[in-house]
Amino acid sequence: EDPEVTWIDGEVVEVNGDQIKVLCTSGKTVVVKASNVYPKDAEVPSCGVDDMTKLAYLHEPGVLQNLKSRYDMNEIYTYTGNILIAVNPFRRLPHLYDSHMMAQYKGAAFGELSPHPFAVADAAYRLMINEGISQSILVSGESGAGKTESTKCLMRYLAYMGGRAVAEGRSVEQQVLESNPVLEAFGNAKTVRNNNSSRFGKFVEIQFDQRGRISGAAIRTYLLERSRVCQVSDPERNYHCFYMLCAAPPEDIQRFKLGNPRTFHYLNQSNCFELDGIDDAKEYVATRRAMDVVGISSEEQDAIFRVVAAILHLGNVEFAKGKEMDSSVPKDEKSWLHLRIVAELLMCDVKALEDSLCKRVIVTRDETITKWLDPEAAALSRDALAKIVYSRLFDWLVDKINSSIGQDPDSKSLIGVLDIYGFESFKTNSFEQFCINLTNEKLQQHFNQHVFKMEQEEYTKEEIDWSYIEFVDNQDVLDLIEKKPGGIIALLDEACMFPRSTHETFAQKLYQTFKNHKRFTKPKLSRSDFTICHYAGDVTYQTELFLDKNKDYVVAEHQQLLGASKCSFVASLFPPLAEESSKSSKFSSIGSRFKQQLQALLETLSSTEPHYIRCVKPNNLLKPSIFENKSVLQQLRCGGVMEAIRISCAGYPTRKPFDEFLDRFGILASEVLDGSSDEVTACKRLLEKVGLEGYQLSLRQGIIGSTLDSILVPITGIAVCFVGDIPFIGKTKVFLRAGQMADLDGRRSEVLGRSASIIQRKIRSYLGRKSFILLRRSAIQIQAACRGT
Ligand SMILES: Nc1ncnc2c1ncn2[C@@H]1O[C@H](COP(=O)(O)OP(=O)(O)OP(=O)(O)O)[C@@H](O)[C@H]1O
Repeated sequence: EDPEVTWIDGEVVEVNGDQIKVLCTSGKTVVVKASNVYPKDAEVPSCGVDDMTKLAYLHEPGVLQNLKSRYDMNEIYTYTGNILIAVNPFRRLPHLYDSHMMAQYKGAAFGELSPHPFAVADAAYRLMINEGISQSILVSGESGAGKTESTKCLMRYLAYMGGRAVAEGRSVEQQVLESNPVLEAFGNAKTVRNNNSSRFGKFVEIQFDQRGRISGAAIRTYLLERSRVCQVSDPERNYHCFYMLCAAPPEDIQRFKLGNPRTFHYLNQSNCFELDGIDDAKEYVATRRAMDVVGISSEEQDAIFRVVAAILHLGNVEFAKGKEMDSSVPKDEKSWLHLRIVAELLMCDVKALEDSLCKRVIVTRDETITKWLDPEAAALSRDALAKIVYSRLFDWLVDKINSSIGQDPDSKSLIGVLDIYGFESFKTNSFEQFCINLTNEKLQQHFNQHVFKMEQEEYTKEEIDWSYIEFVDNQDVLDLIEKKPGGIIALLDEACMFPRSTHETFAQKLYQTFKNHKRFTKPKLSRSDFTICHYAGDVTYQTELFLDKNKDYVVAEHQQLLGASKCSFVASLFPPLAEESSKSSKFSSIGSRFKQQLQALLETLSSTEPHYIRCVKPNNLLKPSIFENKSVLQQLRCGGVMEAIRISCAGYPTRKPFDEFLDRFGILASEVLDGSSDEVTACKRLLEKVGLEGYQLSLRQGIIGSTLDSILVPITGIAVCFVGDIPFIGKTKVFLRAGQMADLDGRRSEVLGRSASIIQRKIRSYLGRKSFILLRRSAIQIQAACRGT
């Protein structure tokens, strides 16, 4: 530990509270306090800087310290170039989001005002209007980091910019905003990471007319977590809508034969029923009101809640052994009662419902065989029915919102906002984490390509060669997962199609196929787990439920039962299958469908100009004022912020406009800077003097063949230069390699130190002389006075 270290240039290898271990570029490892990482005289104010690319020291400790000092002062937003980093305050900061703030950001140049989601939305809106290019804003971060809150803030700003006064009826922007509470009621739940966690991904596409007014919108959702409907673990909750419905006004409670949430199996597996500060009865009313706004009629609302109630009752149907071998029947009178209520609510036949839960019909070429399910299988069948009904209900809501908001076929420009789950790595990781991490790999590739392109643009603007910057591509992980044929998803689909496959045979196949793949490993002592080396770290997946979770078919009995419901709403959730898709050869899997959805999303994103918001969760206690370095750093790495910085560091991370550069370092070469030469010449002389020769290179002059540490040969023969540790002089700025700023600062401090001691010496001798003269004068006066007496 070295408390004296005031700056470090290197990579953080370990974080322990406020202590960080850094592997310095010199190869030395030091342990320091995070707050000790700045040079004492660097131009970093104690309140941090609002854009991290302005940091003199663009490395992990610097970034971390900067975010922390800002967070301590409730400055929760910070830029890294044009990426906005949002650190969750876990406390309401209403002044940040009021209409006065919106008015301030309207039309302000990006970077002029404090970092803010409004600034990102405004930049996107203006680019769309002025350049006619569609835009996207990608919001990411781990669960509870603040993605949904940031997304809502963006939406409000876009509604403010693109809204229009409507004399009567509902405006498109109002409908877009009100779709949030509806989707949250059915797609959000309390988890250990977030009390209001979205259990689905969302891409909202807002369409604008030629005058920049919102003219339509479309919402696409991804991968709703189905298993939560019938399985909740303490202290989490099921989807909010179940608890709201149990707190509905008495007439609804009676109609749906509901009661205390503690009496329902799908809710009482966890002991958490209430949420702090949330009144479910009020939420029920608010959700119904939001449903009115998005155009869901009151008959439809009744039907929706009837289905929600039916799911709760379905969960209370238990099974016991029947008379036949391995058969099952509803366990007791209570189970029968719930079964009858389900049939009544779903308006289907009780006997058909019982059969669909307890029997399977197998059709072979010659005959039709009815097979009983044992009580355990019947309970699984019941849960499968609950899950499919709920997921169809959720899809219906999304479709309904889309059709009632309406699309604008003439719209040429749109702004898409993506609110999607961040990288996940837990103790046990199943198929959901696998899909989520695939999403993040894809988005990471998109992000890298974009950041890389932006860097290139900055260099091109300054007429500097950039071709030596390498960047890590994750195409190999994507191939491992989604290549067709041969990738993990393709092998999983194959396994799902063979009746005799198990998760173990599937895992064996993976081990065999990828034994030499550098991104794939088989953990020691494991028979069915596998590890993928993702861009954000290694994740070990447990394959036990992969096959089940990947299968995407509706049990034929369930389809028949509900397709024949007398309630047109329920029947519409189960439309008759198209001829070809009912054939068993047409296999559909969640993994492949999700892969296609992602492909379509990436295609949309590629046709837009992206903007990024990286949300960061400062602590896992969900409390204000606590900033846990280790976890924040991990999130910055996973969110690609460190990668963006790395890409930047691979080139010339420190950029100083000529005048600033000369002001700061002129002292190192005062004898060669006479003030008569122009800034470029002065910078060049300064660099030559300190032994870091800088060359002005022009791309337009045509540089051929340039790789790291190679000689560049411009066609014109004007400049021959060594790329390596040489700084570049651009058109307006000096570009320094990683560490060179620190080197120059060190020399500057030395010169300042030397100058200081010279000044001190001179002052001391001046003061000494002065006091000697004074003393002598006093002595003479005393002597004269003495003589006079
Ligand atoms: N800007 C903010 N101001 C105040 N509180 C916030 C802000 N952002 C987030 N929060 C708080 O953090 C909680 C979690 O945020 P949010 O639901 O947006 O996270 P998320 O990233 O969308 O999580 P998930 O992936 O689980 O849905 C919010 O319910 C809110 O209490």
